[in-house]
Amino acid sequence: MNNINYPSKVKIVDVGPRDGLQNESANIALKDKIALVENLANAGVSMVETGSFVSPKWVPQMADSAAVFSGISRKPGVIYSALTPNMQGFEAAITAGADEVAIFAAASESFSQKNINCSIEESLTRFAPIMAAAKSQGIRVRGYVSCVLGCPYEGDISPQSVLAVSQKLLNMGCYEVSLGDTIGVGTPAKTSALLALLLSHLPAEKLAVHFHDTYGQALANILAALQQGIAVVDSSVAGLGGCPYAKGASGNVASEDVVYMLQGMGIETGINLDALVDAGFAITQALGRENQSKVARAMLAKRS
Ligand SMILES: CC(C)(COP(=O)([O-])OP(=O)([O-])OC[C@H]1O[C@@H](n2cnc3c(N)ncnc32)[C@H](O)[C@@H]1OP(=O)([O-])[O-])[C@@H](O)C(=O)NCCC(=O)NCCSC(=O)C[C@@](C)(O)CC(=O)[O-]
Repeated sequence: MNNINYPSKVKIVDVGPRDGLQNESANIALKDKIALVENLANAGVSMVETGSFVSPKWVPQMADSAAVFSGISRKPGVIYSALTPNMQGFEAAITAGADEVAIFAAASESFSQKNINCSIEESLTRFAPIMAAAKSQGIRVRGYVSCVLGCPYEGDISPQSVLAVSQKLLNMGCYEVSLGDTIGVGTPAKTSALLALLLSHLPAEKLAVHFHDTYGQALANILAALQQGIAVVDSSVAGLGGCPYAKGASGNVASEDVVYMLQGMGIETGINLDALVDAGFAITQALGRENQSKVARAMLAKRS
């Protein structure tokens, strides 16, 4: 692949059970949520974002996250993580058995208000006790920054604001910051420009990318990120999802599509693509949804 140094291994964080399912309005049976998490782990996904401990009034679909955590059979070595917006969420997540938590901030003031009902600065203040409690309990904390390439309310977002929030999250003790293109408006050129700025201040090992595929740019953006040494990619099996506070945002990039691309580039993920396709098939059947992964659709068509 010319002279570009791609990472030899990429870690996939499957956020389907959380980011994927949080936007579904219909009731999803607990057993289907549990099966999704277990199927992903059995397919070789080493980190599964299993649920979130947020206000059930804000995101009703995640209200049974504790039951999901207690219902799953755990696979050794797999990290089952949870999203937590405040101490109440952190305590509930740890009680439920989350291995890791994620705090989530935004690079857009308007999105922060709509998503978590406070300013960016207030959200960081709210996260401080989580960081302290996590440290004392030996729990790793991941950070998210939403709207890194555009905001549904403000449009363009300055890369400097993304840098500022990312630096603050890392300085607070997050081991990694996942950069969310919440509404999927980014292009490879914008992705490369953002990463060039971030990487002039932060090591690639501290960054992950999290693309939604609303405009069909996600795989191209991931390639651009790999070219800059990013080796952690968030994705959602079957391309499930959307964000309740980002109207029109489609799902995350499909995990199957990412794994297929990485396999084709000789990059290791530890994931069995056939088993991943099975996991996506099972949840889309349960939801009565079309599978958003082109790779899954092609492989399923070939099988039949
Ligand atoms: C942050 C709050 C709670 C503030 O919401 P608030 O209304 O300002 O909070 P509050 O402290 O005033 O509490 C209001 C009520 O919520 C309860 N409450 C308070 N906290 C919790 C909790 N942790 N768990 C359960 N219940 C909770 C609390 O007990 C109270 O209950 P009441 O007295 O009215 O019965 C709310 O705005 C919220 O839950 N927001 C979450 C929104 C969310 O989950 N969004 C989707 C995830 S972000 C995302 O998808 C983007 C990402 C990460 O994927 C990356 C990307 O793509 O960009």
